[in-house]
Amino acid sequence: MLVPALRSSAPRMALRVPAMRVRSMASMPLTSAPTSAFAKEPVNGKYTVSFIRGDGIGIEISEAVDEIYKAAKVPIVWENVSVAPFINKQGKQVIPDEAIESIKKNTVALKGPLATPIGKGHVSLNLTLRRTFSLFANVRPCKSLEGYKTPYDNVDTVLIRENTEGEYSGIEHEVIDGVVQSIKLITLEASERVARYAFHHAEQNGRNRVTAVHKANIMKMSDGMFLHACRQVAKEYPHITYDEDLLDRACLRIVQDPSPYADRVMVMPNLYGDILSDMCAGLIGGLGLTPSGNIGKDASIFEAVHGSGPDIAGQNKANPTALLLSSIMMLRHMRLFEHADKIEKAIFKTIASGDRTGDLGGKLGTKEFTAAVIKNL
Ligand SMILES: NC(=O)C1=CN([C@@H]2O[C@H](COP(=O)(O)OP(=O)(O)OC[C@H]3O[C@@H](n4cnc5c(N)ncnc54)[C@H](O)[C@@H]3O)[C@@H](O)[C@H]2O)C=CC1
Ligand SMILES: O=C(O)CCC(=O)C(=O)O
Ligand SMILES: [Mg+2]
Repeated sequence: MLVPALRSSAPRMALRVPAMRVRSMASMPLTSAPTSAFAKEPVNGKYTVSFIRGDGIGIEISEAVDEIYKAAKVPIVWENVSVAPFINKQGKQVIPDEAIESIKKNTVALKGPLATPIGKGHVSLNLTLRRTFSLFANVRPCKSLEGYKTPYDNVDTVLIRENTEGEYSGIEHEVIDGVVQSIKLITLEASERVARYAFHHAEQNGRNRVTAVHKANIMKMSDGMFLHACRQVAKEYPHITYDEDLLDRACLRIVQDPSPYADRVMVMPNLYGDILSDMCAGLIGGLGLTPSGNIGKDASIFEAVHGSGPDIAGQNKANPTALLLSSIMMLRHMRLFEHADKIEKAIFKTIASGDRTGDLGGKLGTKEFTAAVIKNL
């Protein structure tokens, strides 16, 4: 098939797109292992972790992490790095080498939210980081907080999102005036890698079911291949129940009653996980509460689910809990369990006591909430 007159990010020539020929799926090999780098050995008892403080509310919530970590005497030295993009000599948009080298060296990073211009401008730096370090699994847990009442008391979902391709591939062309094509790229390798990680995560965390969330009724080949990978990996985990659910139906079921989802891990292509994770956050009190980890084989980057909160940035209104809980996922990943438990307990105690930021109906600003957590350490 010939795609004529490609514009924008696509090369200015007609592209020959081969007729899609997928090998018999049943014969495709499955490879990669669910490993991920933990952290380098500490030097003089301290670990060095890269810290990208981010944009907008990123600055304020990163400061909260900084202060609470100092007060809790966490043995971490932050290596602050910027990922502000620039155009290199070849005219390509890149992020600074220092940031890449720092994360490569330390293997663990904490990241505040990074803003992405809408409709034009630079590509998402969040996406760039995930791709640069092959952070193939985005783990997004969402659990009701004791002491903070919402219409749902029993949310305990774990969502694992394929993190490097899918609808987030950013391959777009203007075919002719008024006709734009956006390509959802799904590979067996990435699907299988995230599927294996999902089963591994379920096994490690006492969850006895993996549910693949998809739209293979509509995207028969792409989501079909994703499901194929999940089904193949499921055979390696006979003690874990495997099932599948359509994305729209899963959304309906979760908002009607999230409690059945506490037994499982959901795994899905990129965009579905992006949307479903914000939806799950809404069940427990909003984006101020939900953490995530971008897991790779050679590095992992922990960040909140939320963005840069431009509507509240610089106003001492942001809830630092989501980034703090992301940092707690990071501490557990680094096997710093005692510090993780201590800080987590202090955060939950603070929220349960009624000392809360505005997003949870409280009166405290970011700084005052941070001070309250420190008091509860
Ligand atoms: N991983 C990342 O760095 C992400 C970056 N983004 C980027 O962030 C920018 C803003 O995106 P939005 O759609 O506005 O989403 P957003 O997540 O920044 O904000 C959505 C709503 O939630 C509120 N909110 C978010 N975090 C909060 C917190 N910690 N405490 C209290 N309220 C909080 C905001 O005030 C806003 O009303 C965009 O450029 C987007 O591309 C969005 C999501 C993730
Ligand atoms: O990269 C972005 O700007 C948005 C990313 C996002 O929404 C997410 O990772 O949940
Ligand atoms: Mg999102």
